[in-house]
Amino acid sequence: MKCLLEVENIEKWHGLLKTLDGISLCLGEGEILTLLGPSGGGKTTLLRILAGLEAPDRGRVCLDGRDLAPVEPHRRGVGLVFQDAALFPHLNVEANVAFGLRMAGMKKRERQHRVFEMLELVGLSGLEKRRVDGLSGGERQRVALARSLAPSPKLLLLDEPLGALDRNLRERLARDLRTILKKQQLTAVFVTHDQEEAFSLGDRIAVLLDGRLERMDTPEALSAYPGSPAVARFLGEPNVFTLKDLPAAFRGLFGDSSEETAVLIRPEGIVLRPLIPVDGEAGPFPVLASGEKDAAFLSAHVKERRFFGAFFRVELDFGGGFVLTARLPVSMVPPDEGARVGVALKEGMFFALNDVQKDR
Ligand SMILES: Nc1ncnc2c1ncn2[C@@H]1O[C@H](COP(=O)(O)OP(=O)(O)OP(=O)(O)O)[C@@H](O)[C@H]1O
Repeated sequence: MKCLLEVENIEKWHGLLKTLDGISLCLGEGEILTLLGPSGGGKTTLLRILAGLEAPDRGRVCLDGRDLAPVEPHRRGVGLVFQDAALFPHLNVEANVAFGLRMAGMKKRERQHRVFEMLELVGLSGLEKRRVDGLSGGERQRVALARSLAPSPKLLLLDEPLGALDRNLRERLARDLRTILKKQQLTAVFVTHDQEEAFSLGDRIAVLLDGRLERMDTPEALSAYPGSPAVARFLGEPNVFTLKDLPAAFRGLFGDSSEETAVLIRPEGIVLRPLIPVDGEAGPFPVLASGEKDAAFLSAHVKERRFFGAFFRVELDFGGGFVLTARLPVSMVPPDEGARVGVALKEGMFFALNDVQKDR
């Protein structure tokens, strides 16, 4: 793939803190990358470096084959959208959107045409003369987006642009945003700490943890295989263990992996089965549905059971300090807390984690 945006081995220090550590990535034309990571992971710093608002201590950023280091921020062909729309409060919608075009010396008639086109694109036709301080949060972000898109940037950078909006509006704007970016075939980097947003918006997702690019892949690939234990935990996987911490019956499922191998068990891959007495003792029910591993059939206590509306979350205590978190569909009402149950794992829902080759 030809890189429109190429980031090569970026390092950034803030005092004694290494904020970015060897970041390299390549974005193809028209690709949307979401930068996902916890607070303090370095997302904003990387975006600011791409925009030219901060200089890296090492490494370089190229756009369309050109090293951006000597290029001033406003000449980079890069558009920016921030969390607070940062509109000019004394100007109306039209003048806000036209701002960059006027600076670039575009003629009035052409400018007006472009502003109308952009407002139509973001769904704000008819609001040209409105004062921006009378707009809702969502409308303000649409104006900010139109303003950034108007000068036809090669690259659009968005830093948590939906962060200040309520959940419903946020989801709708995220969907619209993807449609708009795709319509314009724009290359974009979108910073968020919201997983759903990152997965629904990005063609690829880059996970930034402690200044390192831990993983970069498509949403589907990242979800199917998080790669490292750190990424799996960040994505909210509750059952990440070292093989030696598992009960022997589970350990056998991972073949001859080393004791130190990190493993993941999907909460939705855990099945509860009734226990029936065998020879006067409580033993596992012997018949399993196809696709369930009998080698991993153990019994556990229901330690905690919580209903979340769309599913049950059940903590299963196997003794010896080993606890698994299961996620059960509402159709499978789990036993009460304190009850003893049989536990099986579905095929394909547990695997070893390794640091995968980072796909850049
Ligand atoms: N100008 C600065 N001076 C000192 N430290 C800084 C500066 N800018 C960033 N940092 C530090 O660098 C680290 C990464 O910050 P950054 O804002 O890039 O993270 P982030 O992933 O965007 O976080 P958030 O989601 O909270 O915005 C943090 O520890 C932050 O305190």
